[in-house]
Amino acid sequence: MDITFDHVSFAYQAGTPFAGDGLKDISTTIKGGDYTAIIGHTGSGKSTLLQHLNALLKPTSGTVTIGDRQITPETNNKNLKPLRQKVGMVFQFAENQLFEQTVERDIAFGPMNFGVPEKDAKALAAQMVKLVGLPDDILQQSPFDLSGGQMRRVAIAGVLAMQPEILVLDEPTAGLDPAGRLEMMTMFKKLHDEQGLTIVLVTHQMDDVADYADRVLVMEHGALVRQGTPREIFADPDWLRQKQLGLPKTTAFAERLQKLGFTFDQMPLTASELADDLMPQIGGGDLG
Ligand SMILES: Nc1ncnc2c1ncn2[C@@H]1O[C@H](COP(=O)(O)OP(=O)(O)OP(=O)(O)O)[C@@H](O)[C@H]1O
Repeated sequence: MDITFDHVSFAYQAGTPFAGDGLKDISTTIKGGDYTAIIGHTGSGKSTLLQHLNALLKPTSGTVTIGDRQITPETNNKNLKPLRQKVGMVFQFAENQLFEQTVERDIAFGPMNFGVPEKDAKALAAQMVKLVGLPDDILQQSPFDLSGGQMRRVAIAGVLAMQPEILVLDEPTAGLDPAGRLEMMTMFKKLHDEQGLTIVLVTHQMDDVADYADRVLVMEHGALVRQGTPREIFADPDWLRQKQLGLPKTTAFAERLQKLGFTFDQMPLTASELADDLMPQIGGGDLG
């Protein structure tokens, strides 16, 4: 399922003296099956864009087409449930939304609310717990007795239990330690590769963009200022610096090596690409 933005603008508090631009004339397509990263400085409009992906916000002008459903300023709020089921949202600090007495009940809550019988919803909960890498015996525990990282996985399992086609992640690793971040990012990669989930990730971590994304959207002041592959986006470090955005660590390191006389046909994004580029220049062989 694709999501297409056609000249979408959005103003907070439209029609009042306090109106402020959230989005300005956005046109792009997020392709079904892709792993798309959205980057941009604080306040650039990333969260506002995400909320258009399942019609939590509707454009002030323009059209968002989600699968076969068109969302325009005139769209009324009825019948949006099927769409909300297809586009699962994991908000920042998703664990704050846990509320049930057991993990099982928390995960089963969404599907039951959509009419899935209790027995099936509990079976789904057991399946989703596995999918997010938690042990079965966690199902009967209180979510509030778990670690922060486990709680976040439970919240993600709750979103996955709705069996969405698209998983939208707003800084899903915020507040986790490096090991927890890597585990979580590996889990999303697996969901993308093995379950075929379309992923839309908002992040400030350029290493994650380089490691996982197929495509990158760069936001600034509510506008989409560039879109392309990670290689295209990270090929222009000066431009990124102007936008107050960083580089993946490997690319930043390669940029420093360039100043020492090393050459790169294209800037390496990952450690293994860097190693392949460097070996011939320092007299080493092919790493294979
Ligand atoms: N509820 C709101 N009411 C009014 N203005 C808002 C509201 N939410 C966001 N804004 C404004 O809209 C603009 C875009 O905000 P948004 O939260 O989408 O940015 P962001 O890129 O997600 O930022 P961050 O990286 O800090 O999460 C900002 O100028 C922000 O102040």
